[in-house]
Amino acid sequence: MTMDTIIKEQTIFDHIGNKIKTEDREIDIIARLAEPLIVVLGNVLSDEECDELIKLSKDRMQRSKLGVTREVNEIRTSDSMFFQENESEFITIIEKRISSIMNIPIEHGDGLQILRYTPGQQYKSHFDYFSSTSSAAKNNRISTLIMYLNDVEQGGETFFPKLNFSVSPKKGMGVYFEYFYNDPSLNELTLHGGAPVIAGEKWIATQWMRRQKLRTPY
Ligand SMILES: O=C(O)CCC(=O)C(=O)O
Ligand SMILES: [Fe+2]
Repeated sequence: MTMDTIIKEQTIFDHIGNKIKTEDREIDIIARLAEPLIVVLGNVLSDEECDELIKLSKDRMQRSKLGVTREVNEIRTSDSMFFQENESEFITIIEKRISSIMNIPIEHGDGLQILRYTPGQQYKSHFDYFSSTSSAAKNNRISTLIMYLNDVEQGGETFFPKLNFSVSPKKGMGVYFEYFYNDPSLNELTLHGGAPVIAGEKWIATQWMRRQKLRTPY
């Protein structure tokens, strides 16, 4: 091996080619950035599934609270709610699909979160993993899948400021990224946020995965 040999770090996401075949759906791999791995996905959810997720969460939305202290904070101005794990057959179907895409058992997941942004609302740049000083870092997050539940008239991109990269929301599509690298500088490149919505509403579902299980299997 020469000094300038570049060895890519192992990734959690192991899908090759342009499709992910899950038990009940074929997901399209539309674009990927290699390191840190960011994958843009199409056909993650059907229009009907997007509508159903919005409908089920609509009456349960609360002003978003952040992190372990659950404080209302200006960093994230959206409204949000969590589904209980295995809350319904419908949620279980979605969770199984997410687990296949993310290549992690669903027991490692925080409950599926729904976020709603109205014009002016945003989620400023942040990391999805907890800082090493936080007690939650003992079983830290390692990967994220964001799914877009509607088309946003204007604004609301998911942006990665250190990579000069952004993804525009499109109903049924998603963006996956992971931050389980040995090299901390790679994890730090996954800094990201939700740009302010300019017109219309933005609805997303986010799944975060942890290094270890958080719950017992169904
Ligand atoms: O709204 C977005 O596009 C980003 C959401 C996000 O960063 C998260 O849910 O962790
Ligand atoms: Fe995030």
